[in-house]
Amino acid sequence: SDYFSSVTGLEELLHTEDYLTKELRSKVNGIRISLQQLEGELSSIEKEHSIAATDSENYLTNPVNVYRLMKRLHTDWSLMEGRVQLMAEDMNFNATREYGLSFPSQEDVEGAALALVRLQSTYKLDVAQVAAGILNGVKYGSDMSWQDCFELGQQLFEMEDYNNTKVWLRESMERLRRHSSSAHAHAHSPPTSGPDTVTLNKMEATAKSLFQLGDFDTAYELSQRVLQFDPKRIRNWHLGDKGAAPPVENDDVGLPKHSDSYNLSEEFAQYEKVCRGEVNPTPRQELRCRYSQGHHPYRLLVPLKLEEHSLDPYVVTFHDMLNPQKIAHLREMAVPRMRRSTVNSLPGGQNKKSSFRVSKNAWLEYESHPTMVGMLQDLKDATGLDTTFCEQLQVANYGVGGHYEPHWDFFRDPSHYPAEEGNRIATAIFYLSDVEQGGATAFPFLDIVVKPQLGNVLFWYNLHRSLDMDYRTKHAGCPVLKGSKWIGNVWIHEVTQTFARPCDVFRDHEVSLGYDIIK
Ligand SMILES: O=C(O)CCC(=O)C(=O)O
Ligand SMILES: [Fe+2]
Repeated sequence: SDYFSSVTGLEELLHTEDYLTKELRSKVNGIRISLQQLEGELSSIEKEHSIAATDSENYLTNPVNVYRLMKRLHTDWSLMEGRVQLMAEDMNFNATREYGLSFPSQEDVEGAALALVRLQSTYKLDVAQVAAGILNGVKYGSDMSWQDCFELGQQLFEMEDYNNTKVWLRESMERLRRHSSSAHAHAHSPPTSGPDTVTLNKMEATAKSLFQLGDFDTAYELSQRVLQFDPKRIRNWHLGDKGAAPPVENDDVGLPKHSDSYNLSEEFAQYEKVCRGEVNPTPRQELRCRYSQGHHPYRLLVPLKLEEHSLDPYVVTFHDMLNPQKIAHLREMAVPRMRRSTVNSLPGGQNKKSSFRVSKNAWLEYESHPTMVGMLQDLKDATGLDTTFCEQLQVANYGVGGHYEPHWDFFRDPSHYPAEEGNRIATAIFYLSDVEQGGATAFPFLDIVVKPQLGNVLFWYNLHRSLDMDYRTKHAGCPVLKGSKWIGNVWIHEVTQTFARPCDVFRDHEVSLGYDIIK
């Protein structure tokens, strides 16, 4: 399970289908050969009969013909029967009975559907384009069939996401309409198989439900398609379904909402905007890209490449901090330990899986490999912070549609961190991959969007100098649109930073208090 949350694991599913395809292919090939033989014999018997039909008396006075007729009926036909039965047995194919193969669960299918819809809404993608395998103008995959779109629509319906249900069902019906009219246009092409009865029933049932929910347009569109392929059904509709099962009583009529209130908030809309890169273009005069010697004399020789995103709160990128070989090795170490990511639930509760955070992660001990020790050392040199109290390195991978909705990295409840270490004063994200499209780290309140770039480190302080929480640092991992995103999270705790980051004369936390509400 949990195949949808990251790329690791999806390969297994590809392998499953690869295996099944090969199995079925070899069966189909075997049967094609048997069929061709049968075909040959059958047509020679047919030929015999057409000769006999012209003059049966003449035919039957030929002793050879008589002998062959007898032999055929006595022996050949029962052999033929055996061969047909054998073919049916050969064809016996049960996909799910194959041992040791991985299959996605219902949760996986729902997760994948949710991912598509999330991408579509975050990046304002056109459904028709997505269905055509085009993401932001780049054609990546093959087209979805009308059936694919219909299935997805149904899936969304079951998930009670009615807004998206509508969009996908309509796309599906549009595709079905085009599909059937283009088949008509080509007179030589074989008649298209329209929806089968089961599918027509599903379409009819879905139309009825949508009608009850008040989505008349989509209901109408579906009904039109049903009638196109089975005009007789209109009779039942006119009869008012007297013979059919009584309508299901439903107390909560009206379109229920799938999204909770946060996803409808102004703040969330702002977050999605930042993910799309629609940030305020006013140049910030005080920000620089520059070489920095950090806090270690070695960096006089090999200066850090520093890019400032914001000075207050302090958010910066250090470029080229980790080389591709080390990154590859780090990822290799993490893969066998990857588990679905969780989020902190209410105090006392267990950590939960959530659609709020869709990724997989692994925790690695810094001491277990020199690369990780080096990462901490580099961070220390770059920021001057003491790295005595860090959590283990968290390596995370987001698959397509994977994301982490806006959150703070500090804990609001002191019971969530050890008192002797203090809260998470700073976060450093090592980008362990590039991402083709999407997947940026976004700070919706700061209008900052950082595109993952292999080897870079994004660093910021979560706490004010006064050690109060800085609510302006709310941030998120935007949904990955194309590619696979790998990061390594370092969380540095506050207690040993007294000299590295001393407090000011005045408490400096007031600037951020206004950000602790959801608008
Ligand atoms: O994926 C990202 O860019 C952000 C990740 C993050 O905020 C976290 O893991 O706490
Ligand atoms: Fe975070």
